[in-house]
Amino acid sequence: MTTLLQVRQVTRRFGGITAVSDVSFDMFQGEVLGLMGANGAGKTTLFSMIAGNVAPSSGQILFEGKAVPARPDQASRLGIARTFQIVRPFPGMTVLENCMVGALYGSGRERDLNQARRICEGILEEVGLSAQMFKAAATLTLAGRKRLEIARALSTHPRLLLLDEVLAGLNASEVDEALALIEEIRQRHSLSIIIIEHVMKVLMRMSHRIVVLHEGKKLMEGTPSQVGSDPRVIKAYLGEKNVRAA
Ligand SMILES: Nc1ncnc2c1ncn2[C@@H]1O[C@H](COP(=O)(O)OP(=O)(O)OP(=O)(O)O)[C@@H](O)[C@H]1O
Repeated sequence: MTTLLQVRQVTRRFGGITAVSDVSFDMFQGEVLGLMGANGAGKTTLFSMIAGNVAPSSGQILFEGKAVPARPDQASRLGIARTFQIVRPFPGMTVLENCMVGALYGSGRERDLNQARRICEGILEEVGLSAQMFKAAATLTLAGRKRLEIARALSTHPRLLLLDEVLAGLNASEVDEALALIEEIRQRHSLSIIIIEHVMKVLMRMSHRIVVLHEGKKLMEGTPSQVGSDPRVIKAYLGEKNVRAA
């Protein structure tokens, strides 16, 4: 197995708050890695550091052996793309134009508008948005906006895709469709994926391995079944109520 990402003793402080504390793990090429943890556990901050949006206060993140720069455009050129928990497309621009922004500024760095357009037409077809291509992004439903967010990330030609709660707020059939879509794009684009998802059952279903964060620290990592049966995880995260509900 080839190591794709190495997170080495990474800490991030915001003033007096330590959002992520001394977290280390490796990720392998082709893996789907779940990030699990209660609200405020540090998941999004860790994502932001891997995607170059936020610099670690200490520690190191290596992607294919290279330090990830604390600049999202440069991280994108290395081949890392993320989606955001709160989806904010440019509302006045069309769905196609929103996607083209990614193609023009991502790792592929398409300089040519027509080429960017062709790439995005293909990607929007893949994510099931070709019928809405010329509509304003503001007209999309939440499920549509989440698909556009995935399309925008894909248009940068990533090798590592960070998905931040792309399933939150979707109904059961939309979740199933989105899961099928994620698996399809993973295979077609040879992606490795890190996913944050609050619905445990879904995270368990999707992930090859799960890293559990608790109050900024790594509590454990393991296969979904190892994580799901670990007493520390049950105590810290699942709680009695959730265990019964799962
Ligand atoms: N920019 C910031 N400035 C100050 N504090 C921050 C900032 N970003 C995150 N924090 C704090 O760091 C901690 C971890 O937050 P983070 O958003 O990474 O957690 P999370 O696990 O993603 O939570 P959620 O599931 O609610 O999204 C929280 O206490 C949060 O308030």
